Amino acid sequence: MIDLVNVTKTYETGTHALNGIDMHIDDGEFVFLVGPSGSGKSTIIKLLTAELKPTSGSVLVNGYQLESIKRASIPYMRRTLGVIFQDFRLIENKTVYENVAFAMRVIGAAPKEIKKRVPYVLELVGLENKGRRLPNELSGGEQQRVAIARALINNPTMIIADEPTGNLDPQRSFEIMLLLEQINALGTTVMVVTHEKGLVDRFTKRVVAIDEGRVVSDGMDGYYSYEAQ
Ligand SMILES: Nc1ncnc2c1ncn2[C@@H]1O[C@H](COP(=O)(O)OP(=O)(O)OP(=O)(O)O)[C@@H](O)[C@H]1O
Repeated sequence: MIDLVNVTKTYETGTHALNGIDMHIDDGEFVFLVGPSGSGKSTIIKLLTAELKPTSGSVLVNGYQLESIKRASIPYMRRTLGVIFQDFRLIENKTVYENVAFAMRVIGAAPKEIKKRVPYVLELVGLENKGRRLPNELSGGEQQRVAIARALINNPTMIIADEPTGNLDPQRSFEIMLLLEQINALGTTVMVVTHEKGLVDRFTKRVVAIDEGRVVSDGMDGYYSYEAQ
């Protein structure tokens, strides 16, 4: 569960990136976060992952109060999140299987557990036959599926996808969104940050629109209410 209450963020340059954001996301929701360039979307993600602290206000993520979190607790908080980026961020000299398994190894999972869980998650994202490939032997859509598998491998409460389809053609983008929808149906909360109006409009989901560091609309009626601002 995410709860932002009256959150502001002013960078050292004096830029007021967030100007009083209130946003509540319950466990199990699927939410699109939209807004023009510079509206504050990346800043919100960086607050949710504890890369940045808010200037004021309260940021609660999966039970962790981030404006006052101790450094030692940050890795535990981050394990509750799976983050996916536009540029995939895969390890180029590791196979698909190893890219996903690695994320379990770094948190000290037992080899037996890894052997069981990696094939399950690769199957979930439709890559059960691609485990031995290297990332550069895959299509862009397949590479993004590896990144989704890696984000899911430690069973996070929530997936945050930052422009996950920015590098993909419309059909692949749609398939990635369907996959995120399927993952949401299995119980994981999903937040997708995107510019792609066409894609948002193909799904009937909650859309939180921000502009100039404020929430300007929040509801199920898609991108239109955001455009109308
Ligand atoms: N590290 C930083 N230092 C100073 N100002 C910053 C920094 N990062 C972002 N900003 C400013 O804060 C505001 C919000 O930026 P942010 O990156 O959150 O927007 P965004 O909605 O993610 O944009 P985009 O869609 O282009 O990625 C902008 O005015 C930006 O220039």
